[in-house]
Amino acid sequence: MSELSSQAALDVVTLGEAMAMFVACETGPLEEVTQFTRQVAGAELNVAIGLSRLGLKVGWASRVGDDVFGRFVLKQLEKERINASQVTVDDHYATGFQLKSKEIGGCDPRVEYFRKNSAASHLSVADFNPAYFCAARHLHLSGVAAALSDTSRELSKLAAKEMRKAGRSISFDPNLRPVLWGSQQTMREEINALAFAADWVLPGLGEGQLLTGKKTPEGIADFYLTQGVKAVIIKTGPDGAWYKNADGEQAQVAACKVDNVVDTVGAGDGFAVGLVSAMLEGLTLEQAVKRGNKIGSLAVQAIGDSEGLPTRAQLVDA
Ligand SMILES: O=C(O)C(=O)C[C@H](O)[C@H](O)CO
Repeated sequence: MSELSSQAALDVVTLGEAMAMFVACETGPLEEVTQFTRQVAGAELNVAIGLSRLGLKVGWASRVGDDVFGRFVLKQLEKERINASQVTVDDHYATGFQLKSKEIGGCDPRVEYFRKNSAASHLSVADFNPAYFCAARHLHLSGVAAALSDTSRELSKLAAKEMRKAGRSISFDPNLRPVLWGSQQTMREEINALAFAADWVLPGLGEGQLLTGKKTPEGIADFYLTQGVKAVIIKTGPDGAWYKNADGEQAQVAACKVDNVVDTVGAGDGFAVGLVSAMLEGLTLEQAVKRGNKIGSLAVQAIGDSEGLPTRAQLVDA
């Protein structure tokens, strides 16, 4: 089989950085914690894992180091049945890692990154294989890959441009990581440029306010819709999500009630999994937002950034 035909079955491609993540087993300052469990982290990879668990065929493009963390990430890809043919093992730079605190009562965990100059931060347009990407139905991007480095951002831009030219749909989650950007103004300009190239933009309310300077969900949505985006879905935390599309249809979709939030990280990635999977199945935007809320609510009930993401059977039963 040619390379193109062997890739033609992919539903979704995404790209970004994966890190080994050490999650504290006890509460308290990270410098005092003695026991950690190792998991995998990375916003775009979390989305790839969630979509794959729902039965979609997913490819994830990246670079990992030729080291234990890189081999750990590759094993996770295999376990999650994610196509890794566009993952380069880089023998110059290391795989990044992070530590995450354990919190109780639904507070956001503290995270410390060790990812500067990581293998993934050396992603560049040289990692773009047009046959691989454009054979997929959909591209999912997040602002994390854009924050890693100028060259990784160029790759995101090129992927968006080429997928658009090929008539594929694109989702974009701004996923702001201010600590990875040189300045807030650059972050705003670069993230908005990527958002304008997408069909479905999925900011959190605070992110949307920062990126657009608008206060209300409608103001934020209009900022992107006037640039040709087809739908803007704004995550409003415990209230769920609010959406507006290019036809002017808009609604608030209530959140799913969660009694015990154990780890808030990964909720947005879970939301993206629900939204993107449902849209690709041809469900309505309202149904897609409902599924986004559902999977976001499952994500926060498990420790780890992707551990709570359901299989298709678990989603039906949830
Ligand atoms: O990708 C990152 O920047 C991370 O912090 C890893 C996490 O898995 C991710 O943020 C969750 O969205």
